[in-house]
Amino acid sequence: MITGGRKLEGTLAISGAKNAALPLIAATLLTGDTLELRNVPELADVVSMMRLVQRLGVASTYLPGEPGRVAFHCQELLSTTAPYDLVRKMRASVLVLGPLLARGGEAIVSMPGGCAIGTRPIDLHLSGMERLGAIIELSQGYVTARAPAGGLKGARIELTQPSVGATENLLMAAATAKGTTTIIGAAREPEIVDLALLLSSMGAAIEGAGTSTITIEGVAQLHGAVHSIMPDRIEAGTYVMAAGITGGRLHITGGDLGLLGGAREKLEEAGLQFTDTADGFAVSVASEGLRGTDVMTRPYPGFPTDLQAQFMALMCNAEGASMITETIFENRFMHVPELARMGAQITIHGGSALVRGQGARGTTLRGAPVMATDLRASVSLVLAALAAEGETEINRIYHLDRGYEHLEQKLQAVGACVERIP
Ligand SMILES: CC(=O)N[C@H]1[C@@H](OP(=O)(O)OP(=O)(O)OC[C@H]2O[C@@H](n3ccc(=O)[nH]c3=O)[C@H](O)[C@@H]2O)O[C@H](CO)[C@@H](O)[C@@H]1O
Ligand SMILES: C=C(OP(=O)(O)O)C(=O)O
Repeated sequence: MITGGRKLEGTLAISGAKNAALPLIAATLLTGDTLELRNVPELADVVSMMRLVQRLGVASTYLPGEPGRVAFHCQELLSTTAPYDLVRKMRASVLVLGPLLARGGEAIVSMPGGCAIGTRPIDLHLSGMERLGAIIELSQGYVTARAPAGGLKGARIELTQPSVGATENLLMAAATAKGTTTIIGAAREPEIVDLALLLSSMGAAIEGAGTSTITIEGVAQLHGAVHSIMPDRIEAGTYVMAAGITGGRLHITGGDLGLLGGAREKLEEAGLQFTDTADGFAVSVASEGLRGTDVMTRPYPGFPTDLQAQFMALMCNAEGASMITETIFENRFMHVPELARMGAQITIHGGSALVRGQGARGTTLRGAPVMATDLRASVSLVLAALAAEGETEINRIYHLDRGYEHLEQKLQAVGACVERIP
């Protein structure tokens, strides 16, 4: 339940990144030594991933001293099967495929299926594993992948799309494959770099992470390491827009402005201004106010699809029109009808949404009961509600718990009137 109309002011700390934590937890299957991860965020998806790797043989213990410090130990694999009941909860479960194949020679993983934002096939993960020598069979909703006698072999793999998940799965599979693997057309997201950093500190030989060509020299085995998970750039971008839509000013700590990539430029074009600080950055709205700005989602360093819904909410309060084009997922406009319930004027034209911003005349967003449909759609409703006149009741907020650590506490601390109704 959110009562809108308050400017957000104060300091807000960014948590560890969900999209880095998930592959990093999958990577704990790769070694028999202890692996310590720090800055692990408390999120529903992290719990789901920890449950899955636990089923496969990973013991995990929260360590004292600081929150989010977890020791993982996988003495031996107890199973090579990722069952439907655990995989269906979270698509990123498919990231255990590469590690299981590398360490156990076999992976039987439930097909993750589509989700609210699109069909989300895994063909690139599978064809990449085949290039490394795996034999793949699909049967009864499961992928069975078997490494050849003698293990996976390095290969040249061309990805026809820069898939984040496929790049991560292949990095983990290739780390201990025999010989050299080259991934051409790799995804360049910062979370790929974080995974490569962890694997390198475990003994892997990886070059080019963060560029579209990654080379991996297979090593015989990986060992333990200590690694701190990178800050969540999508969470940071979301709170930047919370400051923007309420006309407030936030000091974002632990978040790195550089990680926003091309999104920073678009946010500036839309009227936000940033200043670097010793431990992060500050954001506020420039004196001219928010301006309608066109955006097209692209792989990193382009504007991230995971910030598209939030940007759309922001543009509802800008002066002038914005054309927002989604190119990564085919069905990522579920927030549009819900924002419309709050008075937003948005029309969809194929993969683009035309937002008629109302900024110059003050917000026309009004509180209403709305429904969360997926993680980022949900948070776009939170942003709209923070700026709207009156009360907004957002239902099905379990989606938010997948990716926003302590959302209501963080917002309350900077002046929002938000309450979780049990
Ligand atoms: C846990 C995690 O990190 N999730 C992120 C990851 O998802 P995820 O790794 O699933 O996204 P991908 O980069 O793989 O998907 C990008 C595009 O490639 C297509 N595709 C992907 C794989 C494949 O085998 N075949 C294929 O056609 C997808 O349908 C989509 O259209 O990157 C997305 C794109 O930045 C983000 O929105 C997600 O938040
Ligand atoms: C789409 C997202 O996540 P996932 O890939 O885990 O579904 C997201 O974080 O916005």
